[in-house]
Parts: sequence; C-alpha cells; structure tokens
Amino acid sequence: MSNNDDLRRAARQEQFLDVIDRTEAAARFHAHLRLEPSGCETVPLGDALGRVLARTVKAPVDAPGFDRASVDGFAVQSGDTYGASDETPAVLSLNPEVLAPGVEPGLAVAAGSATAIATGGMLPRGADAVVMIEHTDLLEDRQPLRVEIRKPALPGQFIAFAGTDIAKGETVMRAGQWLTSRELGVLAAIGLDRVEVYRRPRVAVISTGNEIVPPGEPLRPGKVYDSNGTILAAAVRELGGEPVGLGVVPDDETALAGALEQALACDMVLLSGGTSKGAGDLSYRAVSALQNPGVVAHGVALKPGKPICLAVTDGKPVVVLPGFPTSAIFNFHEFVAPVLRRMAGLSSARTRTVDATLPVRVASERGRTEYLLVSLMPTDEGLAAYPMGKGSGAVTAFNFADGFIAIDQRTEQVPAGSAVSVQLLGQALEPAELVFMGSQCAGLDYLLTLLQQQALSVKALYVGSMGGAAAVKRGECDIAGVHLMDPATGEYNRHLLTPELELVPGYRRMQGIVFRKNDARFEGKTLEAALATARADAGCLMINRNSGSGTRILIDRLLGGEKPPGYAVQPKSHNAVAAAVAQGRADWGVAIETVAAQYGLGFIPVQDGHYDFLVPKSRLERPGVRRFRELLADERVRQALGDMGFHT
Ligand SMILES: Nc1nc2c(c(=O)[nH]1)N[C@H]1C(S)=C(S)[C@@H](COP(=O)(O)OP(=O)(O)OC[C@H]3O[C@@H](n4cnc5c(N)ncnc54)[C@H](O)[C@@H]3O)O[C@H]1N2
Ligand code: MOO
Repeated sequence: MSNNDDLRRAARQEQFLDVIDRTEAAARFHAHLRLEPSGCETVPLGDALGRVLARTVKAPVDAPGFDRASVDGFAVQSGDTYGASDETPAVLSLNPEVLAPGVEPGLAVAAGSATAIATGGMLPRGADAVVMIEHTDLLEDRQPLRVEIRKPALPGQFIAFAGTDIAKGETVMRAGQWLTSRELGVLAAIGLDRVEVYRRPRVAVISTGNEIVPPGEPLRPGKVYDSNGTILAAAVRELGGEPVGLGVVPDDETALAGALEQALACDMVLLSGGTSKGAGDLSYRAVSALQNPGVVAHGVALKPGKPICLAVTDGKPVVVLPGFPTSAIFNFHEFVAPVLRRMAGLSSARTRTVDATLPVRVASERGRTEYLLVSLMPTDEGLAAYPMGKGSGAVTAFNFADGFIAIDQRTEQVPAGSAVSVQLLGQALEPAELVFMGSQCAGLDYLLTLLQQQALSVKALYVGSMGGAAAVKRGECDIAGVHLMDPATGEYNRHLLTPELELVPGYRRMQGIVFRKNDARFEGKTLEAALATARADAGCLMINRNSGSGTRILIDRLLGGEKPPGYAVQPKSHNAVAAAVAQGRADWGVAIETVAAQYGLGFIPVQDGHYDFLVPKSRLERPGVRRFRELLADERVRQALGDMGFHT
C-alpha cells in the first residue's frame, strides 16, 4: 500500500514536456557534441572483424605479385601454336623443369619449347601464353620429351599478370570502411597482419524501473522482462560501439544517480524508461542534474518518442529513451544511431525507400510526426503496406516490420488506397514464397513452422479473420486463415466466399467458457447452469471479445442480449481472455480449449469453431500454397494437430 505522500506524488504531474520539433531537437543535441571518433588503435587482423578502418590503406605489393598461370598445362610462346589442330598439332620440346606454385623458373621458354606449369605457377621468361593440359599429348618416344599442342593459344591466354588484381600503390580501402570478412581477405592478400582501427565508443546501457526483471529470472505478476537492455546493447554493437551493460536500476533516486555516475565513465550513456510524466519516472530527474549544458531537449513532436530526453554533459551524450520497446528502438535509430555512427567513424547510413499503397485507413495524432511500422505484401498492383499497429509497447513489431512510413504532423488520417513511401529497415526486401494473413492460431503456427522447416519462406501477418478475408479478396495474400460464423445460419466461413475464392477446410477448435479451476460457480456445471449462476451473481465478472471476432458472435448468442459486468472489456485474443481469467481480473470468458489448457483453466465446451483457409483460385497451384495444402492433407500432420487439441 502506498502512503499518502507517495499517492499525492503519483497523482500530481511533476514533469512537463516542452515538446519541440524533431529537427530542432537533433540540432540542439549535435551542437554540443564532437561528432568524430575519439582515437585509434592497432589490432591484429584476426581481431579486426566488425571494426572500422581508421587509416586509408594503399597496397604495399602487387597482387598477384608475379605473372601467374591460371590453369594446369604448358607455358609456351603463342606464335609456336598458330594453326595447331587435332590433325596438325604443333610439336614443342619440353624444358627440363616443372613450375609448381612457389617455384621460381630457372629456364626461359625459347621458340619451339614449352615448360610444364601448374595453376598458380610463376610464368617463365619468354612465355606469353599457357595451353591447358587437356589440349596436349605427351610424346615419350625420344629424349628430350616433346609435347603435342592441339589448339592454338592466344597471347596472354590463361595468364593473370602481376598487379591485375591489386596494383602496388593503389588505394584498396578507405578510412571509415566497416571491416567484414571480405575486407579482411583483401587486407590479408596484401600482406597486412595488423590494421589501424578507430577506438570503439563505449556506450553504457541502463534499464530502469522497479518492474523490470533481467531475462532468465522468474516473472511475477506485473513485472516485465528487460528487453530494452539487450536490444540497445546489440544495436550499439551493430553500429561499431562497445556496449557496457549496467543492468537494471530500480526507481530510486540514489541508485539512479550512482548508476549514472558510473555510466559517465563511458563515451555515451543510454537509459531507457522513466522519461515520461508518471509516478516513478525518475530517469529524467537524475539526468536533469547534469551540467554543461545538461538537458537540451525533453519532449519531441514525434510518435513514437514524445518523451525522449536528450542531454549532453562535457561533450558526452546522455539519452533517456522511452521505456516502451518499440519507442526505445525507434528513437535509438532516430537520435542515437547517427551520433554513434560518427563517433565510431562510420559514414552516414544509406536508407532505401520503396513505393507502396496503404490498403487500410490509418488515423494519426495531430501535432506529432508519426512513424508507422508496416509490413509489405506483394500484390498484382505493386506493394501493399500494412500497418503493424501493435503500438509503442510491442517488442515484436520492429522485428517483423519491413519498414515504416512517416505521417506528417498536420495529418489526422491517411485514407485507404493512399500512395506511400516506405523507408526500409533492412537493406533489401525479403521475398516470401507464401504470404498468410488472418487470424492467429497455434495450429496454423505449427503448419507454418513445418513449411519454414522445408526451407519455404513464409510471411504471416495477423490481422484477424475479417482483416484476412478482406485482404485475400484484394489479392494481398495467398492464404487467409478465418473462423467467422454466419450469424444467420450458424455456419462457418462459407459466407465469406466470392467466385474468385476457394475454401480450403482447416480444422475445428472447441470454444467454451474458461474459468479458474475449483471456482464453484462453474466447476462441474453444465453450460446452462454455469451461465445461470454467473448471471445471478452480481460480483461475477466476465471478459468479452472485440466485435468482429467469431468468438464475440458466440458470446452475444450465449448472453441473448444481456450485458453483464465486464462486457465492456474487449480484448482481441484468446490469450488475453485466458490471462485475465487466470490472473483474477475476470472470472469467466470464452476462449478455445487449447488456450484454456495452456493457462491451466477450467473449460466448459460450447461449440466447435471451424478454422478454414480462403485461397484465391488463381493461386491454388502456387508452390507455397500447394505445399500448404499437402501438409493439411498429410495424415501425420493431422494426427499432430489432433494431439494439440485441434480436430480435423
Ligand atoms: N499521461 C501521460 N502518460 C504517458 C505519456 C504522456 O505524454 N502523458 N507519454 C506516453 C508515451 S508516448 C510513452 S513512449 C511512454 C514512455 O514512458 P517512460 O519512458 O516514462 O517509460 P516507463 O513508464 O518507464 O515505461 C513504459 C513501458 O515500457 C516498459 N519498459 C520500461 N523499461 C523496459 C525495458 N527495459 N524492457 C522492456 N520494457 C520496458 C514499462 O514496463 C512500461 O510498460 O509513456 C506514455 N505515458
Ligand atoms: O512516444 Mo510514445 O513513444 O508514442 O509511445
């Protein structure tokens, strides 16, 4: 229980954001920073992977360093081979040496002679071509041995001349180059065993919040695993920095001040969480004690990222990123990455954009430039950009998105069908061989995993049954997973068909009432009896589902127009319903049997729901769709689905 002082502090707004424009915030931030590497070091070539080259490298030697044979055969004077053929071979006497790689030639190739040479062998004086051994025959009838050449050689044939790969004195790599395996290979080829690289900027990463728990520990109710710490540390490493993880610091001013002091030994400090206005948002307060100049921006007209706090102290950047994972990583890329790249000695990032169409209407907040993550789906008319729409608190949205669109701060809505420019998150679009949209289900998940195991690339976007049905009609996916009951007939999914679509039968999922085991209001009761007791008990709280879902139609049928307490709580998934019941925020709801089992809940069966697939007839024979249908028909797969609780 909070005491009165805590309660007062929590209920009062203490921090006010002075929201400024994104460009203005970045300008203020950069004005106090030295955007360059802070030094260099020399490292062995073997340790240079992922480092940034600090000094432009000129080749100290030629590569290859000598004229080199590129096939096994004979070094000759090409003039000796003119007109040679199977019928009229040129006959050359063999010089008494063999030029294996690494052997320095002792004899010249004079007119009328040839020297045996191996791939990589050093070309002897006098020779201007190499003949492949396949086009020759050895004549062993007398001494010296002779060789028949059955094909004419052109001057220069099968010779790699010195310096053709890398010429001595040539610039092979410039400072600022990120060193991958390819670059290291080149540096080794010119004989470098050590290389001068920029010192990696050390970046302290601190996660804050009493609710934050390091991964690996048990999770109690209300707690959240620290994902930001890992994402940010890895993102720092990806940009050439060296993360220094300082772990999770609780909402305690002394602890935060201590952690911040320790962190300031690094070149940059990143905190996440506690930058907004809420009770316990103490990170901002700790950072606001910094001087010279201290906080330069707190609050940016950006979504996600409104509460971001940018500070500099004695030339050192200190950033408090929002706690919400999607916000944290977006803001990292927006404000931290450009600074970190420069401190690591990297050039500015190249970004790629593609044109796409927005298939659905999107509402946006006025006054903030909104970055909306999208998933790109190929259609016959180009790319469709689907909003990922999981919100700032999601951890997965950033992973599964292909890119994002920016919505201007004066725009309140972008109509469906609008042309948009999508900034890609990766360098390339990953093409998928099977695109799925629709409702999420553990059975489907199993099927898609099987496909992926067969090396088929799958892309799935969970937009609900209605969303899937609409998308498949527009040609935006190959398969839509749906489970919608026609309220008029009680039949599943058939009413969604159009002449262009085929219904591929999936499986059935038992839906029913979920409750905590041993709850006497439900345990051991029939459906009618359970519903009657629930209605009679004013303290019995239900949890509903979102309208448009198949389960909602079923719930409304069960309730016959009644709206008991809890009816207004309408989450979008079976899991959310089960979690609420398991944690005691509600006493009953409707979910599928497999989910009830996962959460250890009691279950009263109500009705079998059909989970089927809508497929455009024109795509039934696409390889990905065909593999999917084969899986559905496979006896072992059906057995496995049955074991999971799905009836085929
Ligand atoms: N009344 C208002 N409330 C909020 C506003 C506002 O303007 N007025 N802004 C919202 C916006 S926008 C954002 S973004 C968030 C950011 O808040 P904080 O930066 O103070 O973050 P917390 O409250 O500490 O945490 C938010 C959320 O993220 C979870 N979290 C925190 N750290 C981690 C971590 N290391 N790993 C995973 N998840 C983490 C935390 O548990 C919370 O759920 O504020 C809005 N509120
Ligand atoms: O700015 Mo917050 O990052 O919108 O979610």
